[in-house]
Amino acid sequence: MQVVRAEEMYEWDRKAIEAYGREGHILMENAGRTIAEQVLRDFSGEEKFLVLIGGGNNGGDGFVLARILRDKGKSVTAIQVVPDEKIKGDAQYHKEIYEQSGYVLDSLSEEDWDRNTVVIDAMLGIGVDGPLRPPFDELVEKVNASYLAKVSVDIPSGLPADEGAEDFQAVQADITYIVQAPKQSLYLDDTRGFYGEWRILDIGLPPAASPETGCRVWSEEAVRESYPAIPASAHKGTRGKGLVIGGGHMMPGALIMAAKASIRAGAGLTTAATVPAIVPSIAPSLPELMFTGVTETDGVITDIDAGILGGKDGVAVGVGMGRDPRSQSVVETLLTGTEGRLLIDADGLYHLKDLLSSLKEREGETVLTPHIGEMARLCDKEIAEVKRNPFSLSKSFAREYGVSLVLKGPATIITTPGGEQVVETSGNEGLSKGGSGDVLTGILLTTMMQHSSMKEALSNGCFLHGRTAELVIERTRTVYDIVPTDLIDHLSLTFRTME
Ligand SMILES: NC(=O)C1=CN([C@@H]2O[C@H](COP(=O)(O)OP(=O)(O)OC[C@H]3O[C@@H](n4cnc5c(N)ncnc54)[C@H](OP(=O)(O)O)[C@@H]3O)[C@@H](O)[C@H]2O)[C@@H](O)CC1
Ligand SMILES: Nc1ncnc2c1ncn2[C@@H]1O[C@H](COP(=O)(O)OP(=O)(O)O)[C@@H](O)[C@H]1O
Ligand SMILES: [K+]
Repeated sequence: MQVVRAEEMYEWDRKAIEAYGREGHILMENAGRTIAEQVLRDFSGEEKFLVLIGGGNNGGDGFVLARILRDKGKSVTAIQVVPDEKIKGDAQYHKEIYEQSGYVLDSLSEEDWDRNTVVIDAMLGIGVDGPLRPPFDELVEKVNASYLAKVSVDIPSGLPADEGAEDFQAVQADITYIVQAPKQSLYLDDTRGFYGEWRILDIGLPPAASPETGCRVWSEEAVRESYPAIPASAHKGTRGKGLVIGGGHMMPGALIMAAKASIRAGAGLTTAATVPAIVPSIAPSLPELMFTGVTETDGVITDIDAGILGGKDGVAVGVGMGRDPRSQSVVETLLTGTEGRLLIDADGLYHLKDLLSSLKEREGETVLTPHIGEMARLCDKEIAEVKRNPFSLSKSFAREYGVSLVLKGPATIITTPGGEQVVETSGNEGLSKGGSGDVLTGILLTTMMQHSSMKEALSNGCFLHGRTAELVIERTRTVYDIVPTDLIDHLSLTFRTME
């Protein structure tokens, strides 16, 4: 499924009409009918419906919905919130059908905000532009202040479809019935909450007319199709020889988690490059792990011998490495001394900030896995700006430096060096604990060694991580007590679903 911006949604609509012979009013009928059927499934009791209808096509969907709910014998109050002259085109067409069906438009009164009422917000859709003007500003405020159940058609009124919105006032929906395809704002930290629960409803726009948005949502089906099976003839040398570099004397745990996650995710041979002092504390609990030395001073990794990179299929650097400036040379050696797949995370990203020109010159494939804060630092932006524009900032950064980017968060955005994007949404708030990122790094080290397509490697690795968090919560832990090592111990829960 593709993620769309408003302009792309309009293009899909336009093409469906102009090149595929669909009439606009039929598309609107389909949208309103599909949503009405879902409303009737979600609210199957004695509820009354208060439908608020705006002047654009979102309001047009509202006329269809109000008619169908009335046809089904439901108690409906339908309010056109704008003057008659604002209703045009397909919306006017459906307004006329509504009226010819013998149904009336009501005027809003205080009694309409009765307890047993569901507000259906069909005021503004993806055409919203700028701060809300009357009467929408007051109506949105009134809807939000009421205790009634609120459902929005396509998008909560007032919320922009695209990333980048700074100040907006929007309906806080309990459920949003998204028309055809998810909009960018469904995946942004500051806007996703307005959607409430959401469902994407196929209103029958021809798939062949869909624009190529270059951004898709990763699905379980995509994982099943692209996750490589282990051939019966496999041996340890064919399943990836990985190297994890990190874990100074103050943060050995990060290295342990990454290495263990890589092994459990299925790597053939995993080696850790770290300060020798911590090896005795790691080795007994992780006998599968091999070790190699580094150059160190006072428990700080100050360099690596490029010889340890020989024969490795993938290298991950940064976990628990620390920010001592003396460690920067490790990242520098990797950028210039490796040709294979290199993943840079955590403190590795901190050091990378001063090495961006070497990054640009690197020919091998590089993966960066920043969270929002690390991304802001890498591209010299405020955190708030990255939160508002994660799609476009990721795309320009990935293209400029020729890297794959995994911008982590509740919705993780994966960007290829060519600017293609994937949104991966598995996981839950239980992952907001130190160490979750280290586990992800270990998993990605393995997947990037086992997939030929880097995009699939990263998308599948993020899925493995997030889906395991979901399954652990279903089976044993809760979002309160789950810890990152639970993920490592339960990767099998997700692998089983992929068999
Ligand atoms: N494939 C598709 O695309 C399909 C789309 N469909 C549906 O159409 C919806 C998009 O419809 P749309 O383009 O008519 O936009 P929409 O948001 O209803 O109204 C915009 C109007 O509102 C106004 N207005 C704008 N900003 C404002 C503000 N700040 N404050 C106050 N008023 C403001 C402005 O009018 P003005 O007041 O300027 O005359 C503007 O013209 C989409 O979300 C989906 O539900 C389905 O039916 C079928 C398939
Ligand atoms: N609220 C959340 N919902 C879903 N996933 C989350 C949430 N919070 C964090 N995550 C995931 O957990 C991981 C956290 O990584 P990171 O911030 O680097 O953690 P750390 O460095 O502390 O180990 C990422 O994969 C991120 O997508
Ligand atoms: K709406």
